[in-house]
Amino acid sequence: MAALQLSKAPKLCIVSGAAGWKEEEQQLLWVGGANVVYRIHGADVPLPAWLSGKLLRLRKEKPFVRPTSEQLVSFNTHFRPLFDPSQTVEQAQVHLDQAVLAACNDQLRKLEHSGKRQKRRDDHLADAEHFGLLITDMTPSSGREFAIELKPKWLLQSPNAPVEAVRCRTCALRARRNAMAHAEVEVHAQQAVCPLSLVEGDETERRSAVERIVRHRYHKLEHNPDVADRQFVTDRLAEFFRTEGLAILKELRRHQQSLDPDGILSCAGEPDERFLRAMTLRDCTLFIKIHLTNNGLEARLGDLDLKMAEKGKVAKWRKIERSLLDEGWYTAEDTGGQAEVGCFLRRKQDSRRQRN
Ligand SMILES: O=P(O)(O)O[C@@H]1[C@@H](OP(=O)(O)O)[C@H](OP(=O)(O)O)[C@H](O)[C@H](OP(=O)(O)O)[C@H]1OP(=O)(O)O
Ligand SMILES: Nc1ncnc2c1ncn2[C@@H]1O[C@H](COP(=O)(O)OP(=O)(O)OP(=O)(O)O)[C@@H](O)[C@H]1O
Repeated sequence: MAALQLSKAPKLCIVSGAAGWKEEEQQLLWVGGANVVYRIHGADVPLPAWLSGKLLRLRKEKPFVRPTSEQLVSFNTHFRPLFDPSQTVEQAQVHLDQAVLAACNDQLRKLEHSGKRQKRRDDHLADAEHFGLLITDMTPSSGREFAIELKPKWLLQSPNAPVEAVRCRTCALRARRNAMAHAEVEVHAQQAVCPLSLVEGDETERRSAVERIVRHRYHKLEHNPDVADRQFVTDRLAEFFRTEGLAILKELRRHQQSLDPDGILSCAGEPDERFLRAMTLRDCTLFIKIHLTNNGLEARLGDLDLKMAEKGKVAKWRKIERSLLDEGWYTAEDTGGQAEVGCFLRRKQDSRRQRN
């Protein structure tokens, strides 16, 4: 992930109810569609314990972004109880001085005027917001840490897919998008890891998925990474997906299944909150931080912001599922029923056929 380096960050003043607070320097890390994420740096003094290892996430002024305290309640109600606390990006609310928001908005504006931020020109933080979220910092804290973000996506087949499917939901949608995007096919294929490989595959299957993830991650790095480090990362990640990582994915899969056992096409009206939770869990991020010298690894699920049914989302989900079915993407009609070997479903069927 690219960190925007700002030579002059505005001073940030966070007022914590209990501890009281003083001025700190902050650095813009990411401007997303819904939030802006900041790194917090101590100006002259080291950061206090409650701020160290944390990022600050501030919400934008958008009709589809909920107030911060609602976001926190939603996380605590819908997602925090599903996993061990060590497995999710923690969220804690901090009170913000209005001067903080003003300074941050000022910084965003300056960034736009400098031409460094072309996208989302009119976006700004919500002025009426009094809170921000402190979240576990999953970015590498030193040159000896290596970070990977991956989206596990659909860890089991869509409940609406036909029994004769040779592509899983994620691979079917990817195949459709690749076919639509023609020129981008190779890029998509490079990034493609079938989610089922990690959660259902044997050792060899998982290893090759891990190699693909690492290859893609290294491909995106600007510097030339050490070959030994790359080997280390691959081995450590493979071990992770054999142990704790596999446990996290299985838990995620279990919730995806129980929260939406029937699929969007079996639901006539508006889907309930359980379905929205399932869709959130099908789009969350697994942040992984690997220490290159002491074998340490920290992994947490993030982006657990409950999806909203507004903005035509439900219609979009229905439409996607319908087109995957009707246009034959699950059954690979585009390739005469022979899905590319990338999808674990296809490989599973091939080996079953060979055994019989
Ligand atoms: O439709 P999908 O499965 O590709 O997922 C979308 C994501 O695409 P990707 O993970 O890159 O394939 C997509 O990710 P990107 O923006 O492509 O990074 C969003 O997360 C989108 O959710 P929302 O509309 O922002 O709430 C995601 O949309 P939904 O989860 O709401 O369908
Ligand atoms: N806890 C974290 N540790 C490290 N990086 C993070 C963390 N949370 C978010 N990020 C980075 O910041 C980006 C944006 O964060 P977030 O998903 O909260 O914002 P968003 O506005 O919802 O993003 P989007 O543009 O996907 O809508 C993430 O994609 C990730 O790269």
